[in-house]
Amino acid sequence: MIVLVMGVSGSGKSTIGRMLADALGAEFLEADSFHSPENVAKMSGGVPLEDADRWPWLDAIGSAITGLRQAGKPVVLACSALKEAYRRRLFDRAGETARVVFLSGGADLIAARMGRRQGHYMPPALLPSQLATLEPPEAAIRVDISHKPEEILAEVLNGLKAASATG
Ligand SMILES: Nc1ncnc2c1ncn2[C@@H]1O[C@H](COP(=O)(O)OP(=O)(O)O)[C@@H](O)[C@H]1O
Ligand SMILES: O=C(O)[C@H](O)[C@@H](O)[C@H](O)[C@H](O)COP(=O)(O)O
Repeated sequence: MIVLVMGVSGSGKSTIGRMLADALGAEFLEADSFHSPENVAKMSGGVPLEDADRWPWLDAIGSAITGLRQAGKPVVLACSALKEAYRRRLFDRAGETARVVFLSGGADLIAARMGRRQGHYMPPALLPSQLATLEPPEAAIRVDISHKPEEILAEVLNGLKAASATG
């Protein structure tokens, strides 16, 4: 099983993704840690990434997923995966479709959370470009991020159960 926890910067991917991986006994992959130093420098400097910056990053994550799947491990990936083409690129190599969890919320709430977050390179000033780039996924477990993390986790677990029941 592969679960993608996606959404713009500051939407809660790392927080919810870790909790979900623990709950499912799955390996947790944090897409942020696959960025090149150049990508991190760009974003830290307030410049949004372009497609050309993202393809090698997505491919590195895709390879990590393939390795874990070949070892038979369930995987939870926390990744912005803003566009449909990025989501396809991530999972093509693994040859499996991922269940998608979409963390959805308003710009003001996300900006406030980014503003409070400590020790992260991503400046809140990049939120508008993240939101402009976002293509909301069609088939996804969509959760409202204004709820508490524990409530979101319960909602996601229910959504995954329902999705497995219907195939
Ligand atoms: N449901 C939530 N309620 C309150 N704060 C949250 C919630 N989810 C995440 N946060 C906080 O918001 C900030 C952004 O969350 P984070 O998981 O780092 O997002 P992302 O990985 O999508 O950038 C963090 O400081 C985190 O502790
Ligand atoms: O594709 C992108 O523009 C980036 O990957 C971006 O979406 C991602 O969100 C950053 O790496 C910041 O990390 P956080 O999402 O953890 O803030």
